[in-house]
Amino acid sequence: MRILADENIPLVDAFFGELGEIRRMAGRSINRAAVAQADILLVRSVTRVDRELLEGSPVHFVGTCTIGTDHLDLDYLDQAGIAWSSAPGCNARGVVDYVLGSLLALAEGEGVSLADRRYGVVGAGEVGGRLVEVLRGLGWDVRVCDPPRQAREVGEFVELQDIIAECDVISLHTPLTLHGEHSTFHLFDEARLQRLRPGAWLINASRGAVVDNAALRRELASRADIQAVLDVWEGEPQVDVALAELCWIATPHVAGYSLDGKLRGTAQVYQAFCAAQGSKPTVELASLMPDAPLQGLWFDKSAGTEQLLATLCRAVYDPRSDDAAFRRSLAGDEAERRAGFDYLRKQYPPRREIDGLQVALNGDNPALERVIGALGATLLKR
Ligand SMILES: NC(=O)c1ccc[n+]([C@@H]2O[C@H](COP(=O)([O-])OP(=O)(O)OC[C@H]3O[C@@H](n4cnc5c(N)ncnc54)[C@H](O)[C@@H]3O)[C@@H](O)[C@H]2O)c1
Ligand SMILES: O=C(O)[C@H](O)[C@H](O)COP(=O)(O)O
Repeated sequence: MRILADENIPLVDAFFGELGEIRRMAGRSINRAAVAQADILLVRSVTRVDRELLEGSPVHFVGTCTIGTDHLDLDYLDQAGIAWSSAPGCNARGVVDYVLGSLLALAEGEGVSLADRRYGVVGAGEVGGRLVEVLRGLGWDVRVCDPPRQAREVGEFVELQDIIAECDVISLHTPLTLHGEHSTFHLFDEARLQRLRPGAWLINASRGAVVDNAALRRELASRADIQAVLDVWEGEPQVDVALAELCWIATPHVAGYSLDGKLRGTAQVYQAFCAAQGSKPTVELASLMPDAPLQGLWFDKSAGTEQLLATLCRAVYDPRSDDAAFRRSLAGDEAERRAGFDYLRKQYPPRREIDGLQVALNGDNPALERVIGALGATLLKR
């Protein structure tokens, strides 16, 4: 079998090596000539996979080692009888860690307490659902808007207009969809952006076009009280530089770039491929994960909860370093900026996930234990 893979997918050899010959390419360069020589296509989010790319090729399985599927024309794949898989939830924890790090940075900069803010999570699937769990675990006030779930489940959902009217922090975690009753293209358009509460923070780590970028730029330029955190951009790898400069945190689509998340992504696609073939998986992710435990941390029981929260989150990840690198990359011309966007993602340093931390407390303190539990870290008893 001939396997064509985006060069930024880790562990392709380990999982797919026994199945055939592997050819790697930059995801943005994958073209008709390349897929004409492939049976299996493994991509990330930067490769548009549709009829134009695949028609007439021998490709019979497409795997995207990502959560998002908006770069795949799923109708075409289904209609053409091409099996496909994504990697649901693989890097959801990385995005949660990104949001936590961004909140900490905003709170520090604005001099506010995170516990005093009201949170609105828009889209409560793999990412948003985990985020809601963590934020509520911390004891914070969280509202959830997810009309598709609301239509099929009993639960405490609120309307988008209420999120906008009532929440101080809004975090977006919907897929990018262009059609249908719940389409999310420009879900946050000019009218909705103009209704953000005084002092509101808007975080988008879903897909760029869920927010009207030009409208957000205008809003940020005209209102000093609102703040934005953007990991995703309309038209990536092209970025609206003026918008990026107005953001509190701006990053090149790396929110979900935890090492664990990337490795899980490849493993999930491998398992889906085996299932599609009717074969038994022979490679296990556990045998390929780094076996060193994440660092252990020790706290005195008199520590403050916000201090503990910040120290634990930042021990693993602080998005301000990605923000700084991204801002430096924006200094060049258009071609340099596009190259910089891809370079920062390609060279991304290994980053683990907060729930892998082990934390020891010197004595009992239920409030601190609650923070450790909410983050999913392991509390080591003395
Ligand atoms: N920045 C990153 O690195 C990164 C990493 C992972 C995922 N993502 C993106 O994050 C988003 C969420 O991923 P996920 O795995 O949680 O997806 P998911 O499909 O598990 O969940 C999405 C949720 O959004 C809800 N939804 C759909 N339309 C909605 C609407 N109009 N309003 C409110 N809710 C709506 C769905 O019902 C679902 O519950 C996707 O766009 C994905 O591509 C980004
Ligand atoms: O959809 C996802 O899983 C994320 O957006 C993921 O981080 C995208 O990574 P990329 O494919 O752009 O490398």
